[in-house]
Amino acid sequence: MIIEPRMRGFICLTAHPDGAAQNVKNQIEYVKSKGAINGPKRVLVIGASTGFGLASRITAAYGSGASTIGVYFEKEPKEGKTASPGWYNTAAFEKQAIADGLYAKSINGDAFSNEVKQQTIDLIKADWGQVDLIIYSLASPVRTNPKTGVTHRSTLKPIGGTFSDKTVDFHTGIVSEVSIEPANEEEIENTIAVMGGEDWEMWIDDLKAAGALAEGATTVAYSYIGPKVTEAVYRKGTIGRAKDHLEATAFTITDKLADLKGKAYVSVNKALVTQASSAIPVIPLYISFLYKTMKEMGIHEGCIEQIQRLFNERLYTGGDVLVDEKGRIRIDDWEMRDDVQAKVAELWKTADTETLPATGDLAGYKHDFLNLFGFDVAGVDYQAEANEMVEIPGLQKA
Ligand SMILES: NC(=O)c1ccc[n+]([C@@H]2O[C@H](COP(=O)([O-])OP(=O)(O)OC[C@H]3O[C@@H](n4cnc5c(N)ncnc54)[C@H](O)[C@@H]3O)[C@@H](O)[C@H]2O)c1
Repeated sequence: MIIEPRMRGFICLTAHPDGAAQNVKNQIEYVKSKGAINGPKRVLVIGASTGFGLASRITAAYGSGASTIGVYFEKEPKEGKTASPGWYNTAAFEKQAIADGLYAKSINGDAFSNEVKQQTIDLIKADWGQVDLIIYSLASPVRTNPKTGVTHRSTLKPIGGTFSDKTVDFHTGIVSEVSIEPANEEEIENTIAVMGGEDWEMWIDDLKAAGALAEGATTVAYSYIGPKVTEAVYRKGTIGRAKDHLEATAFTITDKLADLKGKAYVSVNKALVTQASSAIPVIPLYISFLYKTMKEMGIHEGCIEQIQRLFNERLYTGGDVLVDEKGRIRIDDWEMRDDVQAKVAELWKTADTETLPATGDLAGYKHDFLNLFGFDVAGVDYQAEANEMVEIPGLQKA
Protein backbone atom coordinates (compact mmCIF):
# COMPACT_ATOMS: atom_id res chain seq x y z
CA MET A 1 0.00 0.00 0.00
CA ILE A 2 0.98 3.65 -0.39
CA ILE A 3 1.40 4.97 3.13
CA GLU A 4 0.87 8.64 3.97
CA PRO A 5 0.87 10.46 7.30
CA ARG A 6 -2.60 10.79 8.82
CA MET A 7 -2.61 13.25 11.70
CA ARG A 8 -5.01 13.43 14.58
CA GLY A 9 -4.15 15.95 17.27
CA PHE A 10 -0.71 15.22 18.65
CA ILE A 11 -0.41 11.84 17.04
CA CYS A 12 0.01 10.39 13.61
CA LEU A 13 -2.21 7.39 12.97
CA THR A 14 0.00 5.80 10.33
CA ALA A 15 3.66 4.80 10.24
CA HIS A 16 5.99 4.02 7.35
CA PRO A 17 8.01 0.78 7.61
CA ASP A 18 10.69 1.84 5.12
CA GLY A 19 11.13 5.25 6.75
CA ALA A 20 11.40 3.60 10.16
CA ALA A 21 13.98 1.18 8.76
CA GLN A 22 16.01 4.04 7.31
CA ASN A 23 15.91 5.88 10.66
CA VAL A 24 17.20 2.80 12.45
CA LYS A 25 19.90 2.33 9.83
CA ASN A 26 21.02 5.95 10.26
CA GLN A 27 21.24 5.46 14.02
CA ILE A 28 23.24 2.26 13.63
CA GLU A 29 25.65 3.99 11.25
CA TYR A 30 26.07 6.88 13.68
CA VAL A 31 26.99 4.58 16.57
CA LYS A 32 29.38 2.58 14.39
CA SER A 33 31.04 5.79 13.18
CA LYS A 34 31.86 6.75 16.78
CA GLY A 35 33.86 3.59 17.46
CA ALA A 36 33.71 0.82 20.03
CA ILE A 37 32.55 1.37 23.61
CA ASN A 38 33.87 -0.93 26.31
CA GLY A 39 30.37 -1.53 27.60
CA PRO A 40 27.94 -4.21 28.76
CA LYS A 41 27.35 -7.45 26.87
CA ARG A 42 23.81 -8.42 27.98
CA VAL A 43 21.39 -5.53 27.95
CA LEU A 44 17.68 -5.35 28.73
CA VAL A 45 15.89 -2.24 27.48
CA ILE A 46 12.42 -1.59 28.90
CA GLY A 47 10.74 0.84 26.48
CA ALA A 48 13.02 -0.20 23.61
CA SER A 49 11.05 0.66 20.50
CA THR A 50 11.20 4.45 20.13
CA GLY A 51 12.97 7.56 21.44
CA PHE A 52 15.68 7.21 24.06
CA GLY A 53 15.03 3.49 24.64
CA LEU A 54 15.54 2.59 20.97
CA ALA A 55 18.70 4.70 20.92
CA SER A 56 19.90 2.83 24.02
CA ARG A 57 19.33 -0.53 22.40
CA ILE A 58 21.16 0.52 19.24
CA THR A 59 24.07 2.01 21.21
CA ALA A 60 24.44 -1.14 23.32
CA ALA A 61 24.33 -3.42 20.30
CA TYR A 62 26.49 -1.45 17.90
CA GLY A 63 28.70 0.37 20.41
CA SER A 64 29.65 -2.56 22.60
CA GLY A 65 28.44 -5.58 20.64
CA ALA A 66 25.77 -6.36 23.24
CA SER A 67 23.06 -8.96 23.06
CA THR A 68 19.80 -7.12 23.64
CA ILE A 69 16.29 -7.91 24.81
CA GLY A 70 13.74 -5.18 24.15
CA VAL A 71 10.40 -4.75 25.91
CA TYR A 72 7.81 -2.40 24.40
CA PHE A 73 4.09 -1.90 23.83
CA GLU A 74 3.35 -1.53 20.13
CA LYS A 75 0.47 -2.19 17.77
CA GLU A 76 1.04 -4.90 15.19
CA PRO A 77 0.05 -4.30 11.55
CA LYS A 78 -3.10 -5.62 9.92
CA GLU A 79 -3.74 -5.92 6.19
CA GLY A 80 -4.26 -2.34 4.99
CA LYS A 81 -3.51 -0.86 8.43
CA THR A 82 -0.02 0.08 9.50
CA ALA A 83 1.61 -0.90 12.77
CA SER A 84 2.68 1.72 15.31
CA PRO A 85 6.14 3.15 14.58
CA GLY A 86 7.94 1.26 17.34
CA TRP A 87 6.88 -1.99 15.74
CA TYR A 88 8.63 -1.08 12.50
CA ASN A 89 11.66 0.33 14.32
CA THR A 90 12.05 -2.91 16.25
CA ALA A 91 11.58 -5.05 13.18
CA ALA A 92 14.30 -3.10 11.36
CA PHE A 93 16.67 -3.19 14.31
CA GLU A 94 16.31 -6.90 15.00
CA LYS A 95 16.58 -7.83 11.34
CA GLN A 96 19.83 -5.91 11.03
CA ALA A 97 21.23 -7.03 14.39
CA ILE A 98 20.56 -10.70 13.69
CA ALA A 99 22.11 -10.35 10.21
CA ASP A 100 25.17 -8.85 11.91
CA GLY A 101 25.43 -11.81 14.29
CA LEU A 102 24.01 -10.02 17.33
CA TYR A 103 21.45 -11.62 19.64
CA ALA A 104 18.21 -9.59 19.53
CA LYS A 105 14.89 -10.72 20.98
CA SER A 106 11.88 -8.83 22.23
CA ILE A 107 8.62 -8.91 24.12
CA ASN A 108 5.59 -6.85 23.12
CA GLY A 109 3.26 -6.24 26.04
CA ASP A 110 2.53 -4.19 29.14
CA ALA A 111 5.84 -3.78 30.98
CA PHE A 112 3.94 -2.77 34.12
CA SER A 113 2.35 -6.21 34.37
CA ASN A 114 3.65 -9.23 36.29
CA GLU A 115 3.26 -11.40 33.19
CA VAL A 116 5.62 -9.38 31.01
CA LYS A 117 8.16 -9.14 33.83
CA GLN A 118 8.03 -12.90 34.30
CA GLN A 119 8.29 -13.61 30.58
CA THR A 120 11.32 -11.32 30.34
CA ILE A 121 13.00 -12.92 33.34
CA ASP A 122 12.36 -16.41 31.95
CA LEU A 123 13.96 -15.36 28.67
CA ILE A 124 17.01 -13.87 30.41
CA LYS A 125 17.42 -16.99 32.55
CA ALA A 126 17.09 -19.33 29.58
CA ASP A 127 19.30 -17.45 27.11
CA TRP A 128 21.78 -15.44 29.16
CA GLY A 129 21.54 -16.53 32.77
CA GLN A 130 21.99 -12.95 33.91
CA VAL A 131 21.81 -9.37 32.67
CA ASP A 132 24.50 -6.65 32.98
CA LEU A 133 22.57 -3.47 32.18
CA ILE A 134 18.88 -2.60 32.45
CA ILE A 135 17.73 0.59 30.75
CA TYR A 136 14.36 1.81 31.98
CA SER A 137 12.85 4.14 29.35
CA LEU A 138 9.09 3.87 29.60
CA ALA A 139 6.87 6.83 28.78
CA SER A 140 3.21 6.06 29.30
CA PRO A 141 0.06 7.96 30.25
CA VAL A 142 -1.39 5.01 32.16
CA ARG A 143 -0.29 2.18 34.47
CA THR A 144 -2.15 -0.60 36.19
CA ASN A 145 -0.34 -1.52 39.38
CA PRO A 146 -0.12 -5.33 39.32
CA LYS A 147 -0.18 -5.57 43.12
CA THR A 148 -3.30 -3.48 43.71
CA GLY A 149 -5.05 -3.82 40.33
CA VAL A 150 -5.62 -0.06 40.38
CA THR A 151 -5.24 1.79 37.07
CA HIS A 152 -3.53 5.17 37.39
CA ARG A 153 -3.60 7.92 34.79
CA SER A 154 -0.98 10.64 34.66
CA THR A 155 -1.73 14.31 34.11
CA LEU A 156 0.45 17.17 32.93
CA LYS A 157 -0.53 19.98 35.26
CA PRO A 158 1.06 22.62 37.45
CA ILE A 159 0.89 22.34 41.23
CA GLY A 160 -0.33 25.08 43.55
CA GLY A 161 -1.54 27.62 40.99
CA THR A 162 -2.82 28.10 37.46
CA PHE A 163 -0.12 28.13 34.80
CA SER A 164 -0.39 30.52 31.87
CA ASP A 165 2.14 30.98 29.13
CA LYS A 166 2.66 30.70 25.40
CA THR A 167 2.44 27.45 23.51
CA VAL A 168 2.50 26.47 19.86
CA ASP A 169 0.41 24.10 17.81
CA PHE A 170 3.33 22.78 15.79
CA HIS A 171 1.07 21.52 13.00
CA THR A 172 -0.31 24.99 12.24
CA GLY A 173 2.49 27.13 13.69
CA ILE A 174 -0.06 29.17 15.67
CA VAL A 175 1.28 30.56 18.94
CA SER A 176 -1.36 31.07 21.62
CA GLU A 177 -1.77 31.47 25.35
CA VAL A 178 -2.45 28.31 27.28
CA SER A 179 -3.84 28.19 30.78
CA ILE A 180 -3.74 25.01 32.85
CA GLU A 181 -5.52 24.62 36.17
CA PRO A 182 -3.47 23.13 39.00
CA ALA A 183 -3.59 19.44 39.84
CA ASN A 184 -5.25 18.11 42.96
CA GLU A 185 -3.53 15.65 45.34
CA GLU A 186 -5.06 12.64 43.64
CA GLU A 187 -3.76 13.71 40.23
CA ILE A 188 -0.30 14.22 41.67
CA GLU A 189 -0.32 10.77 43.27
CA ASN A 190 -1.60 9.15 40.07
CA THR A 191 1.13 10.76 37.98
CA ILE A 192 3.78 9.55 40.44
CA ALA A 193 2.26 6.06 40.25
CA VAL A 194 2.61 6.05 36.44
CA MET A 195 5.90 7.84 35.80
CA GLY A 196 7.69 7.59 39.17
CA GLY A 197 10.09 4.86 40.22
CA GLU A 198 7.76 2.21 41.65
CA ASP A 199 7.65 0.05 38.55
CA TRP A 200 11.41 0.43 37.95
CA GLU A 201 12.02 -0.86 41.48
CA MET A 202 9.59 -3.76 40.91
CA TRP A 203 11.54 -4.80 37.82
CA ILE A 204 14.84 -4.78 39.70
CA ASP A 205 13.34 -6.58 42.70
CA ASP A 206 11.96 -9.32 40.46
CA LEU A 207 15.17 -9.67 38.45
CA LYS A 208 17.20 -9.87 41.66
CA ALA A 209 14.87 -12.38 43.32
CA ALA A 210 15.23 -14.60 40.24
CA GLY A 211 19.03 -14.41 40.41
CA ALA A 212 19.02 -12.75 36.99
CA LEU A 213 21.25 -9.78 37.89
CA ALA A 214 24.97 -10.15 37.17
CA GLU A 215 27.61 -9.03 39.65
CA GLY A 216 28.04 -5.28 39.11
CA ALA A 217 24.69 -4.96 37.31
CA THR A 218 23.80 -1.39 36.41
CA THR A 219 20.40 0.12 35.78
CA VAL A 220 19.64 3.52 34.29
CA ALA A 221 16.33 5.42 34.06
CA TYR A 222 15.79 8.68 32.20
CA SER A 223 14.69 11.99 33.59
CA TYR A 224 14.30 15.61 32.54
CA ILE A 225 14.77 18.97 34.26
CA GLY A 226 14.56 21.76 31.67
CA PRO A 227 14.46 25.54 31.85
CA LYS A 228 12.60 28.18 33.89
CA VAL A 229 9.95 28.68 31.18
CA THR A 230 8.68 25.11 31.44
CA GLU A 231 9.30 24.69 35.17
CA ALA A 232 5.76 25.35 36.43
CA VAL A 233 4.23 22.84 34.08
CA TYR A 234 7.09 20.34 33.95
CA ARG A 235 9.63 20.05 36.74
CA LYS A 236 7.50 21.70 39.44
CA GLY A 237 4.31 20.16 38.06
CA THR A 238 2.84 16.68 38.32
CA ILE A 239 5.38 15.07 35.98
CA GLY A 240 8.22 16.70 37.92
CA ARG A 241 6.94 15.08 41.12
CA ALA A 242 7.08 11.75 39.32
CA LYS A 243 10.65 12.47 38.20
CA ASP A 244 11.58 13.42 41.79
CA HIS A 245 10.26 10.02 42.83
CA LEU A 246 12.14 8.29 40.01
CA GLU A 247 15.37 10.04 41.01
CA ALA A 248 14.89 9.09 44.69
CA THR A 249 14.25 5.48 43.63
CA ALA A 250 17.75 5.30 42.12
CA PHE A 251 19.15 5.51 45.67
CA THR A 252 16.74 2.88 46.98
CA ILE A 253 17.72 0.51 44.17
CA THR A 254 21.43 1.19 44.64
CA ASP A 255 21.06 0.16 48.30
CA LYS A 256 19.30 -3.02 47.27
CA LEU A 257 22.09 -3.83 44.79
CA ALA A 258 24.92 -3.29 47.29
CA ASP A 259 25.61 -7.04 47.73
CA LEU A 260 26.01 -7.37 43.96
CA LYS A 261 28.11 -4.19 43.77
CA GLY A 262 25.44 -2.95 41.41
CA LYS A 263 24.27 0.59 40.88
CA ALA A 264 21.19 2.51 39.75
CA TYR A 265 21.48 5.85 37.98
CA VAL A 266 19.17 8.44 36.63
CA SER A 267 20.39 10.20 33.52
CA VAL A 268 18.94 13.62 32.82
CA ASN A 269 18.54 13.88 29.07
CA LYS A 270 17.97 16.73 26.66
CA ALA A 271 14.52 17.86 25.49
CA LEU A 272 13.77 16.15 22.20
CA VAL A 273 10.85 15.57 19.90
CA THR A 274 9.35 12.19 20.80
CA GLN A 275 5.80 10.93 20.96
CA ALA A 276 5.89 11.52 24.71
CA SER A 277 7.20 15.10 24.65
CA SER A 278 4.97 16.39 21.84
CA ALA A 279 1.95 15.88 24.07
CA ILE A 280 3.24 18.20 26.81
CA PRO A 281 1.98 21.82 26.58
CA VAL A 282 4.64 24.55 26.14
CA ILE A 283 7.43 22.00 25.49
CA PRO A 284 7.12 22.10 21.67
CA LEU A 285 7.55 25.89 21.67
CA TYR A 286 10.57 25.58 23.94
CA ILE A 287 12.01 22.81 21.76
CA SER A 288 11.63 24.89 18.62
CA PHE A 289 13.73 27.68 20.21
CA LEU A 290 16.15 25.20 21.70
CA TYR A 291 16.73 23.44 18.38
CA LYS A 292 17.24 26.74 16.61
CA THR A 293 19.78 27.87 19.19
CA MET A 294 21.67 24.58 19.53
CA LYS A 295 21.82 24.05 15.76
CA GLU A 296 23.23 27.55 15.29
CA MET A 297 25.84 26.83 17.95
CA GLY A 298 26.66 23.47 16.36
CA ILE A 299 25.75 21.48 19.49
CA HIS A 300 22.37 20.00 18.57
CA GLU A 301 21.88 16.32 19.35
CA GLY A 302 19.12 13.77 18.78
CA CYS A 303 18.37 10.67 20.87
CA ILE A 304 21.17 8.63 19.36
CA GLU A 305 23.85 11.30 19.87
CA GLN A 306 22.65 11.75 23.46
CA ILE A 307 22.76 8.06 24.33
CA GLN A 308 26.03 7.38 22.51
CA ARG A 309 27.52 10.16 24.65
CA LEU A 310 25.86 8.73 27.79
CA PHE A 311 27.53 5.35 27.23
CA ASN A 312 30.84 6.62 25.92
CA GLU A 313 31.48 9.66 28.12
CA ARG A 314 29.54 8.86 31.30
CA LEU A 315 28.77 5.19 31.96
CA TYR A 316 31.65 3.30 30.33
CA THR A 317 34.72 5.51 30.48
CA GLY A 318 36.66 3.04 32.60
CA GLY A 319 36.62 5.55 35.46
CA ASP A 320 34.05 6.92 37.87
CA VAL A 321 30.66 7.93 36.51
CA LEU A 322 30.39 11.72 36.58
CA VAL A 323 27.26 12.84 38.46
CA ASP A 324 25.83 16.14 39.73
CA GLU A 325 25.30 17.16 43.36
CA LYS A 326 22.11 15.08 43.44
CA GLY A 327 23.81 11.97 42.08
CA ARG A 328 22.34 12.32 38.58
CA ILE A 329 24.15 11.84 35.30
CA ARG A 330 23.74 14.96 33.16
CA ILE A 331 23.70 14.70 29.39
CA ASP A 332 21.44 17.72 29.29
CA ASP A 333 24.63 19.68 30.00
CA TRP A 334 24.70 21.38 26.59
CA GLU A 335 20.98 22.21 26.70
CA MET A 336 21.42 23.78 30.13
CA ARG A 337 24.50 25.86 29.20
CA ASP A 338 24.07 29.51 30.26
CA ASP A 339 24.56 30.83 26.73
CA VAL A 340 21.97 28.41 25.31
CA GLN A 341 19.41 29.19 27.98
CA ALA A 342 19.97 32.96 27.74
CA LYS A 343 19.34 32.85 24.00
CA VAL A 344 16.22 30.70 24.36
CA ALA A 345 14.83 33.03 27.07
CA GLU A 346 15.38 36.01 24.78
CA LEU A 347 13.62 34.30 21.86
CA TRP A 348 10.78 33.20 24.14
CA LYS A 349 9.86 36.83 24.90
CA THR A 350 9.31 37.56 21.21
CA ALA A 351 7.33 34.40 20.42
CA ASP A 352 4.32 34.94 18.21
CA THR A 353 2.79 33.27 15.19
CA GLU A 354 4.29 35.77 12.72
CA THR A 355 7.90 35.61 13.89
CA LEU A 356 8.18 31.97 14.99
CA PRO A 357 9.06 30.53 11.56
CA ALA A 358 12.16 32.75 11.59
CA THR A 359 13.04 32.77 15.30
CA GLY A 360 12.25 29.14 16.10
CA ASP A 361 13.04 25.88 14.35
CA LEU A 362 9.43 24.98 13.65
CA ALA A 363 10.46 23.26 10.42
CA GLY A 364 12.97 21.14 12.36
CA TYR A 365 10.29 20.27 14.89
CA LYS A 366 7.83 19.17 12.21
CA HIS A 367 10.51 17.20 10.41
CA ASP A 368 11.50 15.36 13.59
CA PHE A 369 7.85 14.72 14.45
CA LEU A 370 7.18 13.18 11.03
CA ASN A 371 10.41 11.23 11.38
CA LEU A 372 9.08 9.54 14.53
CA PHE A 373 6.52 7.86 12.30
CA GLY A 374 8.93 7.08 9.47
CA PHE A 375 7.89 10.04 7.30
CA ASP A 376 10.01 12.80 5.75
CA VAL A 377 13.07 10.55 5.89
CA ALA A 378 15.70 11.23 3.21
CA GLY A 379 16.20 8.43 0.72
CA VAL A 380 12.72 6.89 1.10
CA ASP A 381 10.36 6.79 -1.87
CA TYR A 382 6.95 7.57 -0.40
CA GLN A 383 5.19 7.13 -3.74
CA ALA A 384 6.28 3.50 -3.89
CA GLU A 385 4.25 0.57 -2.62
CA ALA A 386 5.26 -0.38 0.91
CA ASN A 387 4.58 -3.63 2.73
CA GLU A 388 2.81 -2.86 6.00
CA MET A 389 2.83 -6.51 7.12
CA VAL A 390 6.32 -6.47 8.59
CA GLU A 391 7.32 -9.15 11.10
CA ILE A 392 9.67 -8.70 14.04
CA PRO A 393 12.20 -11.52 13.81
CA GLY A 394 13.06 -11.77 17.50
CA LEU A 395 9.53 -11.29 18.86
CA GLN A 396 8.67 -13.83 21.54
CA LYS A 397 5.22 -15.37 21.76
CA ALA A 398 3.19 -14.29 24.79
N1 LIG B 1 11.61 13.26 25.04
C1 LIG B 1 12.23 14.04 25.87
O1 LIG B 1 12.37 15.24 25.64
C2 LIG B 1 12.83 13.48 27.14
C3 LIG B 1 13.86 14.20 27.78
C4 LIG B 1 14.44 13.67 28.91
C5 LIG B 1 13.98 12.46 29.43
N2 LIG B 1 12.97 11.78 28.80
C6 LIG B 1 12.52 10.51 29.40
O2 LIG B 1 12.94 9.41 28.62
C7 LIG B 1 12.06 8.31 28.85
C8 LIG B 1 11.59 7.76 27.52
O3 LIG B 1 10.86 8.76 26.85
P1 LIG B 1 10.84 8.96 25.26
O4 LIG B 1 10.67 10.43 25.06
O5 LIG B 1 11.98 8.25 24.64
O6 LIG B 1 9.44 8.27 24.94
P2 LIG B 1 8.87 7.40 23.75
O7 LIG B 1 7.40 7.66 23.74
O8 LIG B 1 9.63 7.61 22.49
O9 LIG B 1 9.17 5.87 24.21
C9 LIG B 1 8.42 5.20 25.16
C10 LIG B 1 8.71 3.71 25.12
O10 LIG B 1 7.95 3.08 26.17
C11 LIG B 1 7.23 1.99 25.63
N3 LIG B 1 6.03 1.79 26.45
C12 LIG B 1 5.08 2.71 26.80
N4 LIG B 1 4.16 2.12 27.60
C13 LIG B 1 4.54 0.84 27.76
C14 LIG B 1 4.01 -0.27 28.48
N5 LIG B 1 2.91 -0.18 29.21
N6 LIG B 1 4.66 -1.46 28.39
C15 LIG B 1 5.79 -1.60 27.65
N7 LIG B 1 6.35 -0.57 26.96
C16 LIG B 1 5.72 0.61 27.02
C17 LIG B 1 6.96 2.36 24.20
O11 LIG B 1 6.62 1.19 23.44
C18 LIG B 1 8.30 2.99 23.83
O12 LIG B 1 9.23 1.98 23.54
C19 LIG B 1 10.93 8.86 29.73
O13 LIG B 1 11.20 8.57 31.07
C20 LIG B 1 11.01 10.35 29.50
O14 LIG B 1 10.48 11.12 30.57
C21 LIG B 1 12.41 12.25 27.64
